[in-house]
Amino acid sequence: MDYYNSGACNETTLALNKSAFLKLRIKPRMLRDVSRLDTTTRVLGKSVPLPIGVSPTAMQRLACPEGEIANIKAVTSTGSIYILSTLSTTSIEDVAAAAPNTTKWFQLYIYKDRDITRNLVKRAEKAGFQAVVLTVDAAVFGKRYADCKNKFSLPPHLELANLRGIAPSNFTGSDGSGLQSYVNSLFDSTLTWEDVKWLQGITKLPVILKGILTAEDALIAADLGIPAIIVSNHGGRQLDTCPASIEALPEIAKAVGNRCELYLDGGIRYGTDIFKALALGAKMVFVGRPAVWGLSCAGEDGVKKVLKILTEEFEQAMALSGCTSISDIRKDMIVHEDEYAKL
Ligand SMILES: Cc1cc2nc3c(=O)[nH]c(=O)nc-3n(C[C@H](O)[C@H](O)[C@H](O)COP(=O)(O)O)c2cc1C
Ligand SMILES: CCCCCCC(=O)C(=O)O
Repeated sequence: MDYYNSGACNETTLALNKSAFLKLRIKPRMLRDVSRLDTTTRVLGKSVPLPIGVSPTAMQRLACPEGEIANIKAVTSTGSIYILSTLSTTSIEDVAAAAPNTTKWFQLYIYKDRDITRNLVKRAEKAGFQAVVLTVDAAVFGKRYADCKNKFSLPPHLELANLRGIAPSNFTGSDGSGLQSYVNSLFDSTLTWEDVKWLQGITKLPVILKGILTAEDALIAADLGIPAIIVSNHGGRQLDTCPASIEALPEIAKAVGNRCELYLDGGIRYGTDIFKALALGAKMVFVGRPAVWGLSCAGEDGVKKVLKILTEEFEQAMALSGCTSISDIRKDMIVHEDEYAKL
């Protein structure tokens, strides 16, 4: 529970991810016949019926026995997108077999040993994953005090299933967070934009970057031909006091225009949050913890319920603001509360 819940250090950004949405107002339009709503979005050239996907979260079998399989099956029922973590407790192949027709992306952490990394990417390709999501905000592990205090360990009945036979596939925390020791000893902290090029060179899949928070980095990504960026601060688990994802989105959208697709995760808890993210330039949002809470409460049905609540709230936000399609949701419908204070 602490592992899922916590953020880095003082958890300022963790809280900000949610509170920043509350500072934004939606300016609704009336009398627009909202009897039919279309929530379809377009992502990497494909039509996706709902702009709400599931972010990669590690070790989902800590939440319920079916873990990643329960989570992806819930996403299958909505037709949306599921992102599988490198550090999953179900293997790439087993997840793919459980949801062959679901749009699946593979989230990548780059190991110092590039053969391990190459192996993961090739297996994701072979199993039918349609994109590689490279997490770029994890050069080193964020300080999560709860995990240090709990000496966070993976229980012996679980393993990091993708690493079986190719790298250490479990960890114990004899001296602080076992996950922190695992990551800091095996993941590559020397990564630069050259490694993004290297990754593009070893896969035919589109490479998406997750964890960009500035216009400057988004422009470098666009120059490298990156087709999409997930604006994210890792759910407030890495650099504390960095901006909320929704605060970073407008400058990135302004800088890249149509050169990269933008998605957002971090703090999405209400349908109105989704509306605001789309208005400010995202084509999709993803949820991390809400799906994990659903898993913990009721497995696949729990995640389905979470996605249903978010979908209904989002549709209600569309209808009550006079929007019948995603393209109706526009930036000029959002006003920061400070603008009202000036009046
Ligand atoms: C328990 C947990 C595990 C996570 N594991 C990963 C991971 O393996 N890879 C990754 O890129 N991000 C990981 N993240 C970050 C999420 O992908 C996502 O950015 C974040 O959860 C979004 O914020 P939200 O939880 O407020 O929706 C994790 C987040 C949580 C809460
Ligand atoms: C941030 C470095 C990797 C952490 C591994 C799992 C994860 O992303 C998370 O717990 O958050």
